[in-house]
Amino acid sequence: MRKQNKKHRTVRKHKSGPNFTGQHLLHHPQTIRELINTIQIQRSDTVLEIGAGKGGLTFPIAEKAGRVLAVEIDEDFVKALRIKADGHPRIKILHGDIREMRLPSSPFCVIANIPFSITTAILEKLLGAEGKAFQKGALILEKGAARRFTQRDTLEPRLLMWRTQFQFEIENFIPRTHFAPPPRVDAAIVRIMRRERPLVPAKEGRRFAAFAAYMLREPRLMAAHALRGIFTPAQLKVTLNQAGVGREQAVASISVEQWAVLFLTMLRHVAPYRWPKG
Ligand SMILES: C[S@@+](CC[C@H](N)C(=O)[O-])C[C@H]1O[C@@H](n2cnc3c(N)ncnc32)[C@H](O)[C@@H]1O
Repeated sequence: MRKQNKKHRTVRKHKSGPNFTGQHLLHHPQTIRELINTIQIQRSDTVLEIGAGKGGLTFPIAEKAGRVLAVEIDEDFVKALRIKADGHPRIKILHGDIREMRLPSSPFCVIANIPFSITTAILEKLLGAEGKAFQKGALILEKGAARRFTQRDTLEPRLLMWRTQFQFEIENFIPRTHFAPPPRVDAAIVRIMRRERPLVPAKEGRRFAAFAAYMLREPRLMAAHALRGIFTPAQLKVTLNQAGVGREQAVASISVEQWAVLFLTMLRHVAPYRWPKG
């Protein structure tokens, strides 16, 4: 009997807790406009909205975009959205979990106030192999996550790999009071743009991440020391020079552009058996 009660409580808490799906609806018109204007949307664009909620962003996005694919997991929200968007020529409501849905295969943008609890899963999906057709996005992230994604120096090989393909920038910060109910922390609008020319070919992403992980195993190490196991002394001198990296520069402070030059030089001049393996 006690066990049953406990189970019942757990389920109720999960189902009825206000934010198990991060339902912090944006109710501040100026912020909604700012979010949408963060990326230039044309009538020719398809916009994926992740977590449409009650449609607070969906309809304003549809005023600019050619097509809005509004994904929502909550059945009640979906029912209400389908009624509101009934007959709308540019809005398609998709019921489901974004993590289990297939992303569009032709070019698309993302504008979304995402559920913070699955930020990593969403970004992995958009920025990884699945998101080949993802071009640009304006996403609301938790302030801390936004800072982590945009600060120049990072110790995360995967984030460095993403940065070889995309540029991340904070557009603005949003006080928590602009959401209902307010989340625990403030948020930020992050602009994500696919680079016209990736710094590293996308197909080399894994190899690049393995290289970065190897180098970042001791982030305070001097670059010349960290690279010793890969390059010969002669190669090292030329490579550091080409990348504009100082011999004594800490690995943690290497810029993404410098990372790319170091990596591409390794591919070109170093025998594959010396490349760090993932
Ligand atoms: C932060 S709210 C944003 C709602 C609305 N776009 C707004 O700004 O007012 C996040 C929305 O994502 C939905 N959601 C949560 N997890 C989801 C998932 N895995 N797939 C799709 N939608 C999800 C929630 O139900 C919620 O409506």
